[in-house]
Amino acid sequence: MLAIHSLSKSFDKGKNYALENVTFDLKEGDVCAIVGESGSGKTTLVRLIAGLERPDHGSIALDGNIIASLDKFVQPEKRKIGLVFQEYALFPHLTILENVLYGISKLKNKKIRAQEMLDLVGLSEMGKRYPHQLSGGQQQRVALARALAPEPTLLILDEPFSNLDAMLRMQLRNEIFDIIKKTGVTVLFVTHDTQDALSVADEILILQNGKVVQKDAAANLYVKPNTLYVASLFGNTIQINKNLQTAFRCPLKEDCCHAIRNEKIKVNPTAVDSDCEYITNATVIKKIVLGDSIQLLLKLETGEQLTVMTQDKNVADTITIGFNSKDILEFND
Ligand SMILES: Nc1ncnc2c1ncn2[C@@H]1O[C@H](COP(=O)(O)OP(=O)(O)OP(=O)(O)O)[C@@H](O)[C@H]1O
Repeated sequence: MLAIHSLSKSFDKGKNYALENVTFDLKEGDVCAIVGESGSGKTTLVRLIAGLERPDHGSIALDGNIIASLDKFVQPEKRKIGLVFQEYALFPHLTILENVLYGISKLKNKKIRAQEMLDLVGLSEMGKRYPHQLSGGQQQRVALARALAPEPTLLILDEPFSNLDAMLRMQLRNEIFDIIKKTGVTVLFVTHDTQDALSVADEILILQNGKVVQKDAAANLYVKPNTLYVASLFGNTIQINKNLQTAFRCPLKEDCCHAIRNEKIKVNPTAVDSDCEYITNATVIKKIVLGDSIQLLLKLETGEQLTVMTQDKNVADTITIGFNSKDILEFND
């Protein structure tokens, strides 16, 4: 339903590309998260799809119709794309109901539709209030109601929860995606928070320096990341360089890059953990208590430093650490 082909965008006449040769498809009803570090091109990609920027190369098609290419450009308001941004972007001088009505002024049953949307987002009684009389979470639900009112083909959410504190963020994320899934609309969801992406998305598209490095089901990205960058986005990961291979006595293939997730490194593995094939000694340099667990900064005999987690509050100053070969991640980069 969304087909992006060879999409590129430069803001400095081709010296640097904010987005380069991006190709991917979305099926109807998919919820796809776009993840990547700051500056990787997430916002540029959704602005191109929404029609807020023009591509330098490539094309975007929605429901089989080209909406942007070198010789075609459909205006944003004609694209049937709903947008929800980080800043709620509600009109402060309009009531909540008027805000939702704004995008559907030409619709016959607009008042009924707007009220339905407020019911859907759980704000039935708030129609007469003004945005400043609502909490941040409620304002974001109004923004969602307004975006859904014209029945968009595609809904784009760009960092919609960034302005909210951690507790509210998780609650609102779950509420908003419960609402979205009821409507069956196809969603592109930009986030830098991999927990958000893993919690709600069917698929995740990873951008790095404007390029797609992986698009995969959420579960696969953790288990089978394509690159060290992807692995690191989904949890602390250590590259097993030559020094670490020496320390752990685990020679690995020369032409590949290898890594291990910090959480897979066991502290003082016992006979029960005999699955730890590679073991080395380490000196504890620093202990940081993080609630129930303790983060240890370690120095190995080869001079390498790394951090591991343990539940053992009485860990000695010299310890053993180890990991299993099945937990080694291997990449070609
Ligand atoms: N209007 C613009 N003019 C010039 N450069 C821009 C413009 N918009 C984006 N860029 C550049 O394009 C690159 C990608 O930016 P973009 O905002 O798409 O990244 P992002 O992944 O959304 O980052 P963030 O997570 O920080 O929002 C960056 O190098 C940015 O500086």
